[in-house]
Amino acid sequence: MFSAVVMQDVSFGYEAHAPIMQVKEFNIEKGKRVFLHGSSGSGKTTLLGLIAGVLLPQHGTCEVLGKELTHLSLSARDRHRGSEMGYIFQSFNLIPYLSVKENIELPCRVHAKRLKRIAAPTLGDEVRRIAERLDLHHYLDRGVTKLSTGQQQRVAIARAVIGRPRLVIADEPTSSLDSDRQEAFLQLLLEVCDEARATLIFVSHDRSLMSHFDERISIAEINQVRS
Ligand SMILES: Nc1ncnc2c1ncn2[C@@H]1O[C@H](COP(=O)(O)OP(=O)(O)OP(=O)(O)O)[C@@H](O)[C@H]1O
Repeated sequence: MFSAVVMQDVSFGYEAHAPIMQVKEFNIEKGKRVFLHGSSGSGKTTLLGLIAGVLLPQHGTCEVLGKELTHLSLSARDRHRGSEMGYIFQSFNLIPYLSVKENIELPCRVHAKRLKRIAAPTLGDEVRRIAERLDLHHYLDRGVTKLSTGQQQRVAIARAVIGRPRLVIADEPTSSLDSDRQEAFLQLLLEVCDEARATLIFVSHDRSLMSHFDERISIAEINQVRS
């Protein structure tokens, strides 16, 4: 299998009669780093939702990491996403009442496949290994709400890459950072995705980050519906 994502003849609307996205064909090769950009409201988050299987197209097919999402039940799609994908949100979506360590290890506690793929002998060792890599090892027992924004972003990276997901999706994770911090965040994310050998889809408005990616795709190139 050489493609991480294969979309064909996809049509999607939040209301079925009014499609906001129509994609004839869209492929992402395995292992690629893809930068996805487009104006506000052009459908970037919607496309990520279709790839993650949170949204289902009304027509067409969407194969992600070898599974045709339209053939899977809701729970099978949830399992596929949790086992094979790491997601970094703009607002991080960390669990506020859990510690740094508990947030990072969460995907491995919920999904056996992620736990099986850790590099260290135990989950505790793996959390420490990743935390050291991301300079979070001094805060492991701290509540995530007591961290700075930059530290919270690094927790979000750690949680997304633990247990080597095959696809990492990042939806505007750098939009609240100044440009030096954006670069540092991106470098770190690229390095840990490389280590995990994950395909990366990175959404941003900021075209200055484009040069770090193998492919740069404007949503207008693939979505036939004009916003
Ligand atoms: N839950 C929803 N229900 C109805 N319409 C929605 C919903 N979410 C998004 N839309 C609409 O779908 C279109 C695409 O939205 P989407 O969030 O995918 O764009 P985007 O490119 O990610 O935008 P931004 O850069 O502002 O985050 C917009 O017209 C938006 O208003």
